[in-house]
Amino acid sequence: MEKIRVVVSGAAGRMGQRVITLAAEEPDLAIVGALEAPNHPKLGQDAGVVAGREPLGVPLSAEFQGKADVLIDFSHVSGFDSVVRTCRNNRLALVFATTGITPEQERALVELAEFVPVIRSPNMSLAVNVAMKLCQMAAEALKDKDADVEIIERHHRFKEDAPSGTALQFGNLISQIMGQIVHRHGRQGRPGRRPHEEIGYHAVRVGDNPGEHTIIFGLLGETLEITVRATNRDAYAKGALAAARFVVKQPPGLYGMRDVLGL
Ligand SMILES: NC(=O)C1=CN([C@@H]2O[C@H](COP(=O)(O)OP(=O)(O)OC[C@H]3O[C@@H](n4cnc5c(N)ncnc54)[C@H](OP(=O)(O)O)[C@@H]3O)[C@@H](O)[C@H]2O)C=CC1
Ligand SMILES: O=C(O)C1=N[C@H](C(=O)O)C[C@H](O)C1
Repeated sequence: MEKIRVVVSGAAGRMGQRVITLAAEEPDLAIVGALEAPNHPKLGQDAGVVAGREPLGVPLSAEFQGKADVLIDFSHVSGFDSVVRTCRNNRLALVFATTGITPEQERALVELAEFVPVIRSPNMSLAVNVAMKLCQMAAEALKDKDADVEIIERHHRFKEDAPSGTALQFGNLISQIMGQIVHRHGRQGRPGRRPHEEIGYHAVRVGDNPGEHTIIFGLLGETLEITVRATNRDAYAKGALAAARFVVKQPPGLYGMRDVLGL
């Protein structure tokens, strides 16, 4: 069996370490590259050891050299150009999981997808993607019923972007159906009576929370809430490995986790 050759970007980070650890246990996957920021203090160290397991023989490096099939990126917006360049120059499929990118970077991913297959999703977890489908069902059923939509997300204190990419995707999917035109981030002072045509986002940052989203559909007299909660990061890492297996078989184009999960 030919193994799928995987490069992990953000390899020393919280997600990168879990992706490396879980991929190393899979017989059909081989880690062949581990990328980190050019100034990272652990450059040169073995990626397996950095992830807390036995050595893999793959040192952390700032640039990828060699042959590979797919790059899985859980890094940082500052590494975006380097990720795109690496995939384009080496013809690597891309699983792009980093959040907080700019609209210009979004467009760059669309352009990259003309050359290589790309999966872009702010959340690789099965439960989150099922929750997105449930929210779309709720939005369809409630679109003419005067429902207020608010999204609360909770994450660990180290998270840099807010609201989460996942919260924004929940909001976009819902507003495409219900038609809200304002995306309001928090409230303070005297914003006045809540207008119907907005979605509210509230980002909570606490301790080591690996990620939690609650989507509220508020009616007069009753409330529907859909909550999805990670208890650790492995659902994201497993989703990224499933995405890698899927994307290497696709022609160039932009795909989402729905394509991977058949939702
Ligand atoms: N789609 C999904 O399912 C999920 C997405 N995420 C997203 O993934 C990203 C990473 O999350 P997390 O692992 O918690 O973050 P971490 O900060 O723990 O890890 C990010 C890693 O990327 C490194 N890095 C920074 N700049 C570069 C660069 N230029 N090139 C390569 N690596 C770089 C960081 O190094 P340094 O420490 O030196 O900065 C760090 O080691 C975030 O955007 C997060 O929102 C997270 C979980 C799930
Ligand atoms: O930074 C995180 O941790 C996470 N980020 C993603 C996001 O911004 O949606 C996905 C997940 O919630 C964990």
